[in-house]
Amino acid sequence: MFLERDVSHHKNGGTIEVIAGSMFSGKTEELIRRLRRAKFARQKVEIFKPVVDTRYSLEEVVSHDENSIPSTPVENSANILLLAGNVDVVAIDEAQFFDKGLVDVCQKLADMGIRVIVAGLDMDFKGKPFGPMPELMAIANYVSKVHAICVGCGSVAQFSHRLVSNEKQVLLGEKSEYEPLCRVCYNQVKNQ
Ligand SMILES: Nc1ncnc2c1ncn2[C@@H]1O[C@H](COP(=O)(O)OP(=O)(O)O)[C@@H](O)[C@H]1O
Ligand SMILES: Cc1cn([C@H]2C[C@H](O)[C@@H](COP(=O)(O)O)O2)c(=O)[nH]c1=O
Ligand SMILES: [Zn+2]
Repeated sequence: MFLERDVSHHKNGGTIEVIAGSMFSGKTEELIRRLRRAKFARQKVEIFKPVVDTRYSLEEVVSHDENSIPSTPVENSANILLLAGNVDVVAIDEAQFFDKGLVDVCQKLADMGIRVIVAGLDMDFKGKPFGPMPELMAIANYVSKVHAICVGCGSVAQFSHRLVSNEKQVLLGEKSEYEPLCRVCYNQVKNQ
């Protein structure tokens, strides 16, 4: 389990943490867990998500188990810099839907001494890197890769298999549109 920064960090130093994985892997729950702990530590927290993510709620980050935390929906990454004034922690959910400018935004926030926590899908339904996630993982201080359980065989899943016929990279959805699969089960359904 991820534990907060240790004493070796510079007291004014910002950090970038990335939580990456497939759908249903617990990214949002882990993000909410870290934010609740930051609030216990009396840290000022701001949470952002892309406006395109209208799946459960317009103004909340919501997990598949319906845990939720208030958030600000933003059109693009530049708006995060404008809105993140005087905070200790900036959190960003569904980071895969943001533009590539999110990488610079996170660097700037960390340079300002802010703890930045980013959660998102590392791969799309084709198994290809998704949006700014690969670069964010490269520049992060800490990367946590989380996993779902494969609905095919019960082992650890890292792929989000799309169950409906649609080739667009962005297609909001839930259990009727996607299922988490391990590499073996994913390759099996792809080769059918
Ligand atoms: N196949 C699965 N593997 C793991 N968790 C699942 C699965 N299907 C449903 N869940 C539920 O999804 C929750 C994780 O939801 P969430 O944090 O929103 O994930 P993510 O943000 O990664 O999509 C789990 O705690 C579990 O209750
Ligand atoms: C794989 C994949 C997913 N999406 C969408 C589907 C959901 O609305 C979100 C992921 O949400 P989660 O919190 O990680 O469960 O992304 C997509 O648009 N394209 C894809 O390839
Ligand atoms: Zn499997």
